[in-house]
Amino acid sequence: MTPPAAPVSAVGVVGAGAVGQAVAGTLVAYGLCARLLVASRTPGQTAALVADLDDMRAAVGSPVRPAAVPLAELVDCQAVVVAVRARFTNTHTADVRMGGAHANALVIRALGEALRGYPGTVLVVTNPVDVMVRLFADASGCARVFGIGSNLDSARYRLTLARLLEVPLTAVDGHVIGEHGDAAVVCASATRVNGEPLPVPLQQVRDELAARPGRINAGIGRTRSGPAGAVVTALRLALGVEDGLVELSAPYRDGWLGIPLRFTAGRPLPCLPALDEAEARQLDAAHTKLRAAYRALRGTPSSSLPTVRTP
Ligand SMILES: NC(=O)c1ccc[n+]([C@@H]2O[C@H](COP(=O)([O-])OP(=O)(O)OC[C@H]3O[C@@H](n4cnc5c(N)ncnc54)[C@H](O)[C@@H]3O)[C@@H](O)[C@H]2O)c1
Repeated sequence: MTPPAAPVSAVGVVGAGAVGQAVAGTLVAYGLCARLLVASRTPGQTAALVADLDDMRAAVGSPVRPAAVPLAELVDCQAVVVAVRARFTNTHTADVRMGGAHANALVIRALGEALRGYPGTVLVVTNPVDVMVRLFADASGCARVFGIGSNLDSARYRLTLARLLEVPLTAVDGHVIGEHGDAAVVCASATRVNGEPLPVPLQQVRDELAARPGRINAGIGRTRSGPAGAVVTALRLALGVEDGLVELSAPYRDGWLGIPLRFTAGRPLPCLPALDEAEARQLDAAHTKLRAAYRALRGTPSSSLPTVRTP
C-alpha cells in the first residue's frame, strides 16, 4: 500500500535521547514529514534510533523516511527540534529545571552558532527552556524560534482540572503561561469549563503540576511522551499544517515568556488571556526571574563552548 503523502518535506531533530526519541517516533507515527533527519552527539545512538524508526516506518506504513545526518544538513529542513541535554548532575531540589542552566547554555549557544542564519522554524525543548530559547535565538539569529513547555503545562492543567471536576478533557479551556518551571502562571480567572467560568481548585492544581514531572521521572526515568506530543502539536501549527492556538515561549515585552500564540497559516499572533491582579503580578515575577537568569548566562565566553559532534 502506498503511504499517504506527508504535509511537510523535512523535519530535523537534534538530540537522540529520551525526548528526541519520543519526538522522532511520534513524527513517524503521525506521518508529518517526508524526511526526518536526526543529528546527535553519539553516532552509535543516532544510528540505532534511525534503525528503530525505520522499523516503525515499515510496520505502520508511514511516509516518513528517517536518516542520521551531520548537523549542517539540517539547514534543508522546514523545522528543527532542539532536544539536547549536556552531561551534568542536577543538584537542585527546587527550581529543578534551572539546575541545567549553565551546562545546557554552552551546548545551546554552540548549536545556535552552528545553525546561524537557518531560515526555518526552530523549536527548543532543552531546559530551562524559556532561557535556552532566547540564548538560541541570540546565537543563531534565526527569526522563528519558539520554546516548548507552557503548552505541556497547559495540557497537564486541562487534564488535571478535567479529572478533579469529573468532566471530559474537551470541556476545559485554560492556559498555563509564564515560565515552564516554578514561576508558571495558572490563568485560573480566564479558565472556562463548558464555556462557563468557575472557581478553580488552585492549590490542588498547583500541587499536581509540581509533582507530576517528578512522578513520571521516578517511574520511567524521563518525561518523553508528553513533551513529544507538545512538540508535534506546535510543529503542526508553526508549519501551517493547521491553524490554532498553542502556548509557546516567545518574545514578550523585553523578555521571553510562555504565552498563547494564535497561528494562522504558520504566522503567530500573541493573545494573552485576561489576567486578574494576582495572575498579572505572577507574570511580572516570571518575567523578572527569566530576564535575570538570561542576563546571568548570556555573558558565557564563546571560548568555553563545547564542540558539537555529529555523525
Ligand atoms: N520543555 C519541555 O517541556 C521539556 C520536557 C521534557 C524534557 N525537557 C528537556 O529536554 C532536554 C532533553 O531531555 P532528554 O531526556 O531527551 O535528555 P537525554 O539526556 O536523554 O538526551 C540528550 C541528548 O542530547 C544529545 N546531546 C548532548 N549534547 C549534544 C550536542 N552538543 N550536540 C548534539 N547532541 C547532543 C545527547 O547525545 C543525547 O542524545 C533536557 O534539557 C530536558 O530537561 C524539556
